[in-house]
Amino acid sequence: MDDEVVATSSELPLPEDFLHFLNQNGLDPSIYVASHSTPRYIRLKPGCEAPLPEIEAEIKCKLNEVGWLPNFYYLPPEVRIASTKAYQEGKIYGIDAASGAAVVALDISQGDHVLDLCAAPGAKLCMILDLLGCSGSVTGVDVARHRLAASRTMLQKYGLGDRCRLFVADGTTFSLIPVGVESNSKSCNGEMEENLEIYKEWTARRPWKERKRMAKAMENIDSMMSKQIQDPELIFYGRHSGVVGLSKHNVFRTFDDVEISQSGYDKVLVDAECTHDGSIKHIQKFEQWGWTTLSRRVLDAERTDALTVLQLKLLTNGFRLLKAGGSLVYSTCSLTVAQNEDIVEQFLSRHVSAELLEIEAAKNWPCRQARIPKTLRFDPLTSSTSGLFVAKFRKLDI
Ligand SMILES: C[S@@+](CC[C@H](N)C(=O)[O-])C[C@H]1O[C@@H](n2cnc3c(N)ncnc32)[C@H](O)[C@@H]1O
Repeated sequence: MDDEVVATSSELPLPEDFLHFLNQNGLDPSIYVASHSTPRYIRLKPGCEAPLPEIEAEIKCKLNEVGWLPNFYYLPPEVRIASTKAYQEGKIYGIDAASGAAVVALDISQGDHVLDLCAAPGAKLCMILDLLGCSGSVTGVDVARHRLAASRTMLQKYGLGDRCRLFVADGTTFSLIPVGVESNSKSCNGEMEENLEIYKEWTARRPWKERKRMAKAMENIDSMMSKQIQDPELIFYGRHSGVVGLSKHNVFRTFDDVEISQSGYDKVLVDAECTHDGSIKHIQKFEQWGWTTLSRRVLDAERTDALTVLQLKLLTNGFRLLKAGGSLVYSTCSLTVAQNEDIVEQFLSRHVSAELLEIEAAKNWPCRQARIPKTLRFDPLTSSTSGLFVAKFRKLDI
């Protein structure tokens, strides 16, 4: 029966087939009890500490510092921040603490060139950019145009777009490395006339034709999601993202694997598409959307199999784009072994140059070791965060 629901101890009625999914994956449905107690988290943009009392007065409650994560605060889940001045002025943004931890695990250093391979809607992208400050660059990639367009809006709102470029592209085949990085590479595409097209500064106002195309794309979200995107499309670039002043030919040139290992990204985040079962807030949305949608979108066996193939491909391609010595963080908000430990094991068995790394910053985090040593799990019941799996790899120079 489609919408047959069973009340769990969480009082969130869960459908039979979701309970079966949880059971099959060894997951305890009581994590959904935490839905009432998991706090809301915000990150205060560095340098914006001043308005704390102002925000507290507006929301009529105290912002509690997250002791293990700099610049993070928590507040009761029912408190809304969207109407606060600090939110509207782009001084705070909502991001779960476990998501923040995945970004901290990247161990961003000044000047790093970072690739965020599944970037939308962009909370982690924003955090990476505000950790980098006035150095390095970030390349955000996502296959869903409408979601990446929302990230672009977010970057502009938070004034974080200066060093960022955004590509609508398939992360399993994306092949562009940071621009402005020295390379001996010859262009793979010798069309001289392309050299005449030089990127000028980005303007928010796009040509009429492009806006019309975007509107049409919004209408066809589902078909856009399933459509295979062949060529990356640059939908935003900041003034210091390395793009301004370059020709299209140079921005879109591709490199072989030897060149990538010299001039690829310093850090890569693969926050892969998943079943989102660790995100209580996401599962709660199906109460309104209808549990049949959950069955279709999350529990369908063909879809979950396809997801694990996608996850391995995203991880493999993200790792390929890393320079030797660079590091990659793989994360999902699923708690299933199939989408996490199994992916890590399959990946390691195929890549001798990949080394699993201890996440140094995690010593004080409220998470636990996952089934594979050095990999971590945030569990909604014990971490008071959304559920998240995190693994970190280094690319060895061999
Ligand atoms: C878990 S969400 C990422 C959340 C994001 N990192 C953040 O912090 O806001 C996964 C994203 O992967 C994207 N995605 C799915 N398939 C993809 C693919 N083949 N290439 C790139 N992105 C993909 C989805 O559109 C979705 O936005």
